[in-house]
Amino acid sequence: APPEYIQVWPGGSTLAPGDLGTVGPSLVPPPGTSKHAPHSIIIGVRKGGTRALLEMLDIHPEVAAAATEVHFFDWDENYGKGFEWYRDQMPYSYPNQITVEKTPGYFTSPVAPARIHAMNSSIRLLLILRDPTERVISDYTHHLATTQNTLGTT
Ligand SMILES: Nc1ncnc2c1ncn2[C@@H]1O[C@H](COP(=O)(O)OS(=O)(=O)O)[C@@H](OP(=O)(O)O)[C@H]1O
Repeated sequence: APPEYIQVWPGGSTLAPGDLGTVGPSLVPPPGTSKHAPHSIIIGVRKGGTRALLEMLDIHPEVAAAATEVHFFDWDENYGKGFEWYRDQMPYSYPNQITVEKTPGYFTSPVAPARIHAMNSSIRLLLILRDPTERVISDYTHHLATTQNTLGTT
C-alpha cells in the first residue's frame, strides 16, 4: 500500500529545501491515490491466521490493506456512522490496487452478512479454517491473556 501521507513543503516540493524559516511541511495523501470500500474482506475465522494472511496479501503491489480491524458490519456503533465513515477507514490506494480489510468478527456476527451483501453483493469474502481444537485453544489463551487482570484472583 502507498504511504498514508507524504510531506509536501510550501511550493509543492516533496523535498525539504535548505531554509524555509519557520514554515513546515503539510501532510497530504500520495498523488493519484484515493480511498475505496473493500473489494475483498477477510471475515475469519478468529485465530485462523487472519493477520498473517492480510500481511502476506499486503506484500503484493496491487493490494492495499487496512491497518486495523474496522468492525463496521458487526458493531452497531460503527455501522451507525455510515458508509462514508467506513470508506474513510480504508488506506489510500492507486487505481490498479484492490482494497482489503480483515475483521474476523464478521463471521460470527448475525447481522454482518446482510449488511455486507447490501454494500456489495458480489464482494469476495476470504475465510481461513483451522483445526477446531487448535483454534479454540488459541482463542481461549488469547482471552485469558487479555482478561486476567479483570477476572480477579479467586
Ligand atoms: N502462517 C501461519 N500458519 C499457521 N498458523 C499461523 C500462521 N500465522 C499465524 N498463525 C497463527 O494464527 C493465530 C492468530 O490468528 P489471527 O491472526 O487470525 O488472530 S486474530 O483473530 O486476528 O486475533 C496464532 O495462533 P496461536 O499461536 O496458536 O495463538 C498464530 O500463531
